[in-house]
Amino acid sequence: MTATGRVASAADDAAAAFPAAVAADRFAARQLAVGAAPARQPARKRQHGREDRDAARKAALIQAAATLIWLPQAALIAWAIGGLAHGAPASAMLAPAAGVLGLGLLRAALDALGVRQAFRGARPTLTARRRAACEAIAARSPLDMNRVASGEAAAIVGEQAEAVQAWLSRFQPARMKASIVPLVILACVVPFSWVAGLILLVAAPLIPLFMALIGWRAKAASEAQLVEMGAMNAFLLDRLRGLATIRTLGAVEATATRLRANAETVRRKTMAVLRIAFLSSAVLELFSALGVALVAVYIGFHLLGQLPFGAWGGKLTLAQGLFILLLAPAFFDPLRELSAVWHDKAAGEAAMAALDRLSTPDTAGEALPLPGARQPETPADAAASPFPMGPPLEISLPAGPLAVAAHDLGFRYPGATAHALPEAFSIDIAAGERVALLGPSGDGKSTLLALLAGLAAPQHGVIAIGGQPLNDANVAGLRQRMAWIGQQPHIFTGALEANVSLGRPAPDVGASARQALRWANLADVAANRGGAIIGEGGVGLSGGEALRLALARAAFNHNAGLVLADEPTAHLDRATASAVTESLLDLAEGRTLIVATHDPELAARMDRTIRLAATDAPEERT
Ligand SMILES: Nc1ncnc2c1ncn2[C@@H]1O[C@H](COP(=O)(O)OP(=O)(O)OP(=O)(O)O)[C@@H](O)[C@H]1O
Repeated sequence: MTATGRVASAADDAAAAFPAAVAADRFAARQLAVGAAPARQPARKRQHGREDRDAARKAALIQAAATLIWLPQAALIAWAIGGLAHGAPASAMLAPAAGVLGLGLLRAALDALGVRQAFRGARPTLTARRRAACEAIAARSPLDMNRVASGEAAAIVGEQAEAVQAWLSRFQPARMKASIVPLVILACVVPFSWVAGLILLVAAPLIPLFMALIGWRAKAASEAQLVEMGAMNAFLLDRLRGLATIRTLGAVEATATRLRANAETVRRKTMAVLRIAFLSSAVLELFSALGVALVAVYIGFHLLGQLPFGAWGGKLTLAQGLFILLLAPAFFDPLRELSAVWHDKAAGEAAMAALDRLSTPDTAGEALPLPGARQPETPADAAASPFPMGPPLEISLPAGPLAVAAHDLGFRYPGATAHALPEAFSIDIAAGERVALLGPSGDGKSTLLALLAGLAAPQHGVIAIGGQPLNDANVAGLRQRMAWIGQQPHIFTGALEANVSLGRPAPDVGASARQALRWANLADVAANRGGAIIGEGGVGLSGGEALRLALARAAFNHNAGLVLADEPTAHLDRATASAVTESLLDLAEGRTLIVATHDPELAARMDRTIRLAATDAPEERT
């Protein structure tokens, strides 16, 4: 892909990330407009964090209380059966049965309440993490080659992040239950029998010990699985996009082999995670079964008089023995539950780490930030901030064509040794002027257009659009006054009209989109399709039609005072190129037009040409 193509598709990627990018832009604008907001943020952040933790603790306590209701239930059952054994009538069972039933209902209600609160408490945390990750992705320039692959980002933010919800909503309550319930049960058992208490006490710590040992491996295995899964998604999405190239160049078999190898690695890593999950369950079941069996054996033989010790010098009654027997499995239940969610913890922590990786700003200086985009500091900041949708910062620019001035520009892509633009490059374009940028391939024409569109910031020099400096504060507002026509416009899956409006506001979106389609001579194509959906990547449109669609997108924005076009006639036959040239000139009426081109016929129709060459000074002609 040529550099121009990369810029074009990168710009279109920015459009794909439209909601997140707009959100980030708007947030940045609001932050700047409301000067006091950043100062208020830390206090709000702390409060949110405290509220989240309090809500989670409350939910966990409610669930622990629900579990403890089993104690009076067990006491009632043991007391009733003990009474029966001592000859009490069956009618004496009614009161304890009603008690057990009533307590059971209360327990179910408390449990449901606790689970609901835990879920509700975890959701905002996950949402904040997701938002921080999306904002960090949207804060990278679409020209940034080091941006995370789209497939990987989609897999992490869309799918893997859900593991965080399961971890936060289930692990904390399980941990709380595991730390409260066994102790309370032990405190109830020991006054009756120190031997039963001792058996429980010895069996219990073995479980967390083994869980911790297994947990280390589980986290590493989950992380490895998520990384592999993200890489496979990224590979798959990339190759699906380039399916035509792969097919036509006969690379199907090689791609399928690589995909098979990737899938095999994912399978192995998934099996490793499952093996650890099964192993941890087996260890736990073994120890809890042993613990319950030992208590049962002791109580049984004690009641038979074979083991007459362990009840503080006396002998347990049937009711006391039954009570201890009923409590023994309940003693291990919270530990078993903790083990069941142990895997959630490993998967949740791995997903959280993946989200953090996406939202951590690039400290190695290899990132190319998108000017004006909000740079999220931490996910907690994202949680504390108001939802960043709102009106964009209004920019006071007169309607009509916009002048463009750039002075002493210098720009180097991250990691590149050479500058992408001629040294200390300057241009002055009057409002309403039509200018062609000429120069050999790789001289920086697309890069210059991208800098003027505010898709990246020059390392030195200044740009002014309509007399306003292009900076973080007003880049979002200025972009709304520009129209961009990429060389390889990205066509989204959807109707032609939706592809023209791209969700942008207009008084009557449908009518404006249809008008733009008519203007771009696409009305017949739209009529022939009958509102049908255009396939992914523009399948169903010819190259010329795709370009006319890009022109329609530009024409949709009536506010645009500056049109930036990147090689609009490249790869077109002469007749189509002439038609596109005429449309472009029509679009430029009452606007400023800057077009990067290798087409001499298009350049000849401009008022002036500017040559980008490292050695020559910009050359002009009228
Ligand atoms: N996103 C990018 N990341 C890193 N380097 C880039 C990127 N885009 C372009 N370049 C490099 O910057 C230089 C200028 O590229 P640019 O696309 O601006 O040239 P161009 O004059 O538009 O070329 P063409 O006429 O072929 O479209 C080239 O050396 C190119 O390899």
